[in-house]
Amino acid sequence: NTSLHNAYIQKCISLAEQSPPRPTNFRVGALLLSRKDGDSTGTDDRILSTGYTMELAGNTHAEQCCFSNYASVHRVRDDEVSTVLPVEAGRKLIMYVTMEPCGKRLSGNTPCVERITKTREGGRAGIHKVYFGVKEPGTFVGESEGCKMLTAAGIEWEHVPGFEREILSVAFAGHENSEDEVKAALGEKGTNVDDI
Ligand SMILES: Nc1nc(=O)c(N)c(NC[C@H](O)[C@H](O)[C@H](O)COP(=O)(O)O)[nH]1
Ligand SMILES: [Zn+2]
Repeated sequence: NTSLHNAYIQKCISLAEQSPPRPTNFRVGALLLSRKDGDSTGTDDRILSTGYTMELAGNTHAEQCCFSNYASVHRVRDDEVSTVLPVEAGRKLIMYVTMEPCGKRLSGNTPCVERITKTREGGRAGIHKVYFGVKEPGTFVGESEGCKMLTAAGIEWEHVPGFEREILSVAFAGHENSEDEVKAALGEKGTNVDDI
């Protein structure tokens, strides 16, 4: 089912390409879906929401917009999104993101890992697993903590290989000498699976 994950990562890349280029963040795309247990082809997948960096007003992240879009469709505040996410026996909530969710933000805004773990509030199953195409480069916060924090919260994660260069080129598009930053990030420890 790698082609299944590849297809969703590619969808997230096209979401990320809609993000306005800025030197102060990365252009990222995110997608939230509900998947039937054991469904390895995605035939019963239900797309719940999508988001991309700065889709919504302010300094917003892709995952943040994904949750916020879902919350507004269900007419609740962002911090109440866990109360309207579907809880269905035999199905799991899955998130796809081009980049590892942030564990820390220079702006001090709530990191996306925290938003993801909060979906488990009130004893709800919440997000079960996060698939991402590349580890967060060290540009802003150095060694990324996102994966470690997901693991600590009992949320599974998996790196979908093969799209690193494409994802990083989109992510860095608003940066000075983005070419060099992409090359540096590709060579950075942690971009390949066993380092994550
Ligand atoms: N997963 C992820 N999705 C995004 O949509 C996005 N922009 C980042 N970016 C991570 C990076 O660490 C932060 O963008 C910087 O730390 C600056 O922090 P702010 O974004 O200004 O809060 N990461
Ligand atoms: Zn984030």
